Amino acid sequence: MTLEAIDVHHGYDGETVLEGVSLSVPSGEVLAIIGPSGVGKSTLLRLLALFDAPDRGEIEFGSERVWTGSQQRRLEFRRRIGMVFQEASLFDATVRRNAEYGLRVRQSWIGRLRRELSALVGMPAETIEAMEALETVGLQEKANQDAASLSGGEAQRVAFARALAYEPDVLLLDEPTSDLDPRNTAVIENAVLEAKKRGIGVAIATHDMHQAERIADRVAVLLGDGVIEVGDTETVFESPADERTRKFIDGELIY
Ligand SMILES: Nc1ncnc2c1ncn2[C@@H]1O[C@H](COP(=O)(O)OP(=O)(O)OP(=O)(O)O)[C@@H](O)[C@H]1O
Repeated sequence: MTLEAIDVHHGYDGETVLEGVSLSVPSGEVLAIIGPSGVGKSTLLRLLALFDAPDRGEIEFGSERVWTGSQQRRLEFRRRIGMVFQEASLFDATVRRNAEYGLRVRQSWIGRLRRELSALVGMPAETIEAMEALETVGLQEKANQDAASLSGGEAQRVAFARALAYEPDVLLLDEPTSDLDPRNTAVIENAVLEAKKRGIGVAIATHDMHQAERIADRVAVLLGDGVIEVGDTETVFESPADERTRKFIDGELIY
């Protein structure tokens, strides 16, 4: 199921941020969104997450227009999209409760399997799923701790686990490793690749070019003024079509 922005324009208080941006997040693929600070990466993710309607252009999910359909349909779409913000927002409960938050009852075979398993081990299916997701980010031992007592980086990992536990069709990540040390950055990167393997489409905004090179199948470069280059990772990094992309990647572009 592909999530897509088509010729999207968006801005705030009369100031244009995105000008004619088109890109897609197909299933089982990692798309990195890079570009200088303030160019609109978070804005684009918020539009893809269906939090805001674009001023102009379309957001489509599975080739269906999202904003011309019913509100009910939009809610259904939104439930299939997981988003992790730059600032992890956890609520005042245990780590496990945070990871469980929002888990839906699924009718898929895997959901049934989990429910059967949960009956066997005497644990709710949600708990099993939340624990699995916490394990993926290396925090299963902190499951019963208060979320408020976590470090910034741990909170970021719990927010990621929460989005993953939910098994969305699409995962949108806004700089999910900005507060993490190299070891935990690798944990999240591996979790992203695991999500991709499960067929989830992932879009990740990042300031870390090496991260984009390590995990992305495709890269979208936003440079403002409607400039966007989208291509497979190697092409964008090795022989970009736009001279400004090359300058940005080489650190020559001064903003
Ligand atoms: N809710 C808002 N109201 C007004 N202006 C906003 C709002 N959100 C973002 N902006 C402005 O839009 C521009 C793009 O912001 P955005 O956060 O999308 O950029 P970004 O590329 O994600 O930046 P960074 O890399 O620093 O996180 C910025 O100039 C920002 O100040």
